[in-house]
Amino acid sequence: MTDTRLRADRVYRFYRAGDEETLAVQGVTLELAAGEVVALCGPSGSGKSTLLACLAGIDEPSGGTVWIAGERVSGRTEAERARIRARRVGAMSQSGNLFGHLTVLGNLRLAQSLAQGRDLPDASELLAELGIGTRAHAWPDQLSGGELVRASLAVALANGPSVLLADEPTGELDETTEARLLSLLRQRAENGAAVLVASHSQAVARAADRTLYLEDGKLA
Ligand SMILES: Nc1ncnc2c1ncn2[C@@H]1O[C@H](COP(=O)(O)OP(=O)(O)OP(=O)(O)O)[C@@H](O)[C@H]1O
Repeated sequence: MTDTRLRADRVYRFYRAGDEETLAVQGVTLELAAGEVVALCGPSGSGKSTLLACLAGIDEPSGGTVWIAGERVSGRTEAERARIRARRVGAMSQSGNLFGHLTVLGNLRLAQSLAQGRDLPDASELLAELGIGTRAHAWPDQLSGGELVRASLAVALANGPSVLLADEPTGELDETTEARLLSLLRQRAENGAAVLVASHSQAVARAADRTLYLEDGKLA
């Protein structure tokens, strides 16, 4: 029996603006097991970020159901979704997921305090592993694009998530740093997480166990 960490059943997400409706995600069904690294590929605008936000419990799908580690995350209040996210989910977004009024280390510590009383990774070690140990006391707006991406990933990993969802984590990185980050994701999967990475990078697809292709909001 596989150890399912993430399950989505017929997830839809529509955006409405006036009379216009965008069908960003259309009936996505998927499952991720502990130990897997899965790449989510697809052209720009195919719905990758929207799908990740629904899977992470950041956004509420217009239809369908999402479970994280067996716990239903869709169809719940924002507060309930936030509680599940804090304990179970690491979500790294393209726009960054750091609070500007906290240092990098402060952001990691906040994520850890919200996760509460579990076996959490050492925040300083996590930053060192991502090659930004010297930026621990920097403010988010003092970071370069590549540093910000890595700091965002460190925050996503700070709660020792069961499910890690990363949106273009290597877009701003050089090849060596990208390889380092991919090996860190692999290591987290080996420790039992399920990892889903939305990316246009061939290196990410090569490093993954399998690839999901999204086109016009549907899995191919
Ligand atoms: N808040 C929003 N309101 C209205 N439409 C939106 C919103 N966010 C995204 N969309 C639309 O939904 C579709 C999917 O967008 P999404 O950002 O999920 O795609 P993506 O595959 O992540 O793109 P990229 O690779 O460029 O990041 C696009 O047509 C986009 O314009």
